[in-house]
Amino acid sequence: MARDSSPAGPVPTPDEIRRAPKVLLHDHLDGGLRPGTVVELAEAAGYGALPTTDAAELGTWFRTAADSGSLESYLETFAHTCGVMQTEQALVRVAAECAEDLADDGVVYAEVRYAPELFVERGLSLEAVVEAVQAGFAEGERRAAARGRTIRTGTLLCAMRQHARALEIAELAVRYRDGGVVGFDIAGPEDGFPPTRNLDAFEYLRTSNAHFTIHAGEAFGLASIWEAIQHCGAERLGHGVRIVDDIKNSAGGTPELGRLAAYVRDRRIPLEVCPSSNVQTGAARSIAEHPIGLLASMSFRVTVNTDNRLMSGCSMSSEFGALVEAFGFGWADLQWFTINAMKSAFIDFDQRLDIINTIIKPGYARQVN
Ligand SMILES: O=c1[nH]cnc2c1ncn2[C@H]1C[C@H](O)[C@@H](CO)O1
Ligand SMILES: [Zn+2]
Repeated sequence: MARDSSPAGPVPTPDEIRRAPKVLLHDHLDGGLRPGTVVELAEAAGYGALPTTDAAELGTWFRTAADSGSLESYLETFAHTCGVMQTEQALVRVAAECAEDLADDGVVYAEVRYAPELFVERGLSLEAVVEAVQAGFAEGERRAAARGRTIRTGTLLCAMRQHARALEIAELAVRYRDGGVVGFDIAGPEDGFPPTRNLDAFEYLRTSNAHFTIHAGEAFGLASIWEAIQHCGAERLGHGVRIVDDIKNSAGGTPELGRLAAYVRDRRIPLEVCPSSNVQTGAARSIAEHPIGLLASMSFRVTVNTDNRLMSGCSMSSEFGALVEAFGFGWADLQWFTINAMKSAFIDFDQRLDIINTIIKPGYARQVN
């Protein structure tokens, strides 16, 4: 049962894609700084470890260093962004600019994630970190609105898999769930750190009726996805692209779903797919060979995301653009990805529906019909 994704009508242009309403569920706050902001914050904080203090060169450095073929070396680049995000002022600025940049790119709803435990090196409490980030997003939403761009943001708190603070961070997420935190995630190295190491956190979240996603199926395969869903109870999968390992003939012929792949598809478990990031970490060979084409054609609940805009030099619009070019996706596909994402967001159902009906559908109506 394949989804018909043959492009009906004109090919979306980069400009039209930028203007279309988009929804982003997987974007890291510490992976999306403007290069110039990294330079300025480093100077203000006396952070002397940047490879260069020229903003353009630094942007190139991040992209090149992240283009490493492995998740572990890709993650090393975050030492510099986290290094300059250790004060309330810096966190407010980074979050405000994040909201502004996403709004300028036509993103109307975004869930942005970060790990509070990475910003306490200079004495901030976890609570102070969360409050500074929320204040920054509120400020960024206001500035965007003043320029006529409406964006709504929510945050996800990550715990780092290699640390042992998941329960503490899950409790923090629940404490701030009425203050803009909409969910929880675990991030960091996947190989050697299975999601079940954090079962206590996930049990706590489930008994608290709280939402969470799990990075799984990026740098490790089916076992990681299976644990995330069947042991931990993840509602969505961060990346999840290795689910193709459970699809026979995925490279050609008639694809056949294994039991786990069928479960993920049939339960409509959202995949937070991040094409450019996957190419950089080696999870996919190229955009053209990325499993998103197969997964979309088989009606998995695919969403398109940026992961780390600084490290990939990308935006929601450029990810959509690259997919249009590689797979021939048309407007109906872009609307489908966007509605998939909005349906999968961690805010209330009535609010999701409202954004779909009042912003997304009207925003695509001209092109799709
Ligand atoms: O794609 C990713 N996989 C696993 N961890 C990631 C990825 N992108 C960023 N991170 C890590 C590095 C950040 O410091 C952390 C929290 O945002 O999450
Ligand atoms: Zn990620």
